[in-house]
Amino acid sequence: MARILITSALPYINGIKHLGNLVGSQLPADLYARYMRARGHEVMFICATDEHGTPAEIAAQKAGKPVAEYCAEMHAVQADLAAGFRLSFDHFGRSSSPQNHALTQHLAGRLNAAGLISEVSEKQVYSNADGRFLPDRYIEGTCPNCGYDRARGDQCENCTKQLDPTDLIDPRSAISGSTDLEVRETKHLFLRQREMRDQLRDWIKSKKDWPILTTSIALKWLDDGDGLQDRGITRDLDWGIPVKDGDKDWPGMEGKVFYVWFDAPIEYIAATAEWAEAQGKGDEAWQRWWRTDKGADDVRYVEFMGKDNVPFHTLSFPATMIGANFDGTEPWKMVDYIKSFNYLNYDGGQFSTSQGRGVFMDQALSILPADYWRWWLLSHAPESSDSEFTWENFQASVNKDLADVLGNLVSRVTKFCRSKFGEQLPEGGTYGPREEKLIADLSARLKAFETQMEAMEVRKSAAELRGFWVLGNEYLQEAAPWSTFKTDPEAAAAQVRLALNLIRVYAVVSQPFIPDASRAIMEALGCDDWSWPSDMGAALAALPVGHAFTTPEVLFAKISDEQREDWQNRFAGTRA
Ligand SMILES: Nc1ncnc2c1ncn2[C@@H]1O[C@H](COP(=O)(O)OP(=O)(O)OP(=O)(O)O)[C@@H](O)[C@H]1O
Ligand SMILES: [Zn+2]
Repeated sequence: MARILITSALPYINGIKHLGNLVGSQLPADLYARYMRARGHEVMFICATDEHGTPAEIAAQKAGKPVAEYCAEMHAVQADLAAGFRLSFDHFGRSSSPQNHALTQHLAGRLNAAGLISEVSEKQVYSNADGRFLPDRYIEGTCPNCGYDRARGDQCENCTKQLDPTDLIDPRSAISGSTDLEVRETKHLFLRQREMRDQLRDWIKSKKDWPILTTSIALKWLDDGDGLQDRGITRDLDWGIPVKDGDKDWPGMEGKVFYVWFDAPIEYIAATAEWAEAQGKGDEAWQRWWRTDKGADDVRYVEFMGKDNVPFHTLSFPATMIGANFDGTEPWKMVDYIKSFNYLNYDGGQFSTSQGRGVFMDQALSILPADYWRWWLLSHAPESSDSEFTWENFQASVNKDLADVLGNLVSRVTKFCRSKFGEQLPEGGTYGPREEKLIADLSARLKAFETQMEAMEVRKSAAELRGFWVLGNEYLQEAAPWSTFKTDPEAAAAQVRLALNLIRVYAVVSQPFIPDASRAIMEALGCDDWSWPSDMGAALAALPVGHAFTTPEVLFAKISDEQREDWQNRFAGTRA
């Protein structure tokens, strides 16, 4: 049994996530966590809301709520939707937790002791009317690159250019609209990442098995142009983790907070500490996942994220972890594998939270159960390139794979058995060459599926699983127990017995993709044996003669053209 630590990129707090966010991080992480648990491994699956930074403050302001209250509410909303999609986190934490405050301050202190923090005087825009500095999105103005007149201090949404607040032409406060602004000096802390370039490069180059998407982004940031730059880790904001040097005050940093990119990945660790507390366990419970001197040396740590998160996870967060161990007394568990994703696009454009474009998690669950979405999203995950959600493709894939292949098999077998033998596994007959061939084919397919799952090849895993289902359909088509029954009822009984057992095997193996359908199948079969079918012959005899079952309801309803058109229209515009 291995120990596997899995983290999903943290969903930002300022709104409900869209299907792109879901398939780019949390959902494939859940698939992997479920699979590894099903194979008997010890899994710790961690996610949390990312709650700091200016977008959270601005969203709270729009909602007319104090930011702490807004974040608490949105965390509950996101937790609820995660449960709706059956995301099986061991803990869904909050980056604003006391644990993350303490750990972020502690790690900053360690980095300072290592000489890896510098103090830099910066010019920042100060609003006299608002009585505060205006970082990032708190300032708007005209983009110097494209002339768009609502560019934000961190980025122009129109041309996507990254900006500094001082770049904007005709700047104004996004809070009050005031143009009574001035540039003032303010001091900030920077993480001296440049210092660590060689160490980071050696570490990344040692990861021979990482996806090209991951290493290419990392090396680009590391070496392109002037190479990796030091990064500011503090901001003049109220909401966030107060800047401290461990548990001591940091002279000159009063009233400042750590910047969101610094504290967000640390929350992976802090969320595990939140988990330990919620379980009534001590520090050793989370440390055995995160400290190689405290039991984590045999942990395999895998991170899941969309491509825009790769730089932080390959450079900044590792720099924090390596730097904090400068004297060898705090060996933190480093990531072993980073599974990154390209983007899922929506019907000819991009998903966008700020523009409300696409299908969002709450809307998706309001029209169809989680399994339908899970199946489509995973089987079309944007791995080697961006992929696109279209309603036509969604309808075709659900109807073909889920309804026609898996759903139809379950329905035909159970109904046929009920009509000819009653709702129990029939006795009589023996397996012949056709059944032996089926068992061999299933074993081979299962091996192929396992190989793809272990490699985290999400689309290929889905394709193998579908192929595994198809084998059952083909068998049933050829064996045709409904014809066999007319001449040789005993042989038909053996075929049906095999097929009912095969349905159980399908439930077990499909569970990481479609957990609700799997549970429905198991309940109908009156079975709670979820053991992995490593010995296919034995697995296909798990349900004995005489075992009772109930014929399940329709597992997957087909999506009609009318439904598809209705949804297509409903979700064509932007969300209010
Ligand atoms: N269209 C997309 N397809 C796949 N993954 C995505 C997509 N958009 C964002 N992600 C990923 O979703 C995860 C959660 O992201 P986060 O909550 O920070 O939203 P975001 O990146 O700001 O996206 P948006 O701006 O659309 O809200 C990240 O790992 C991010 O890389
Ligand atoms: Zn622009």
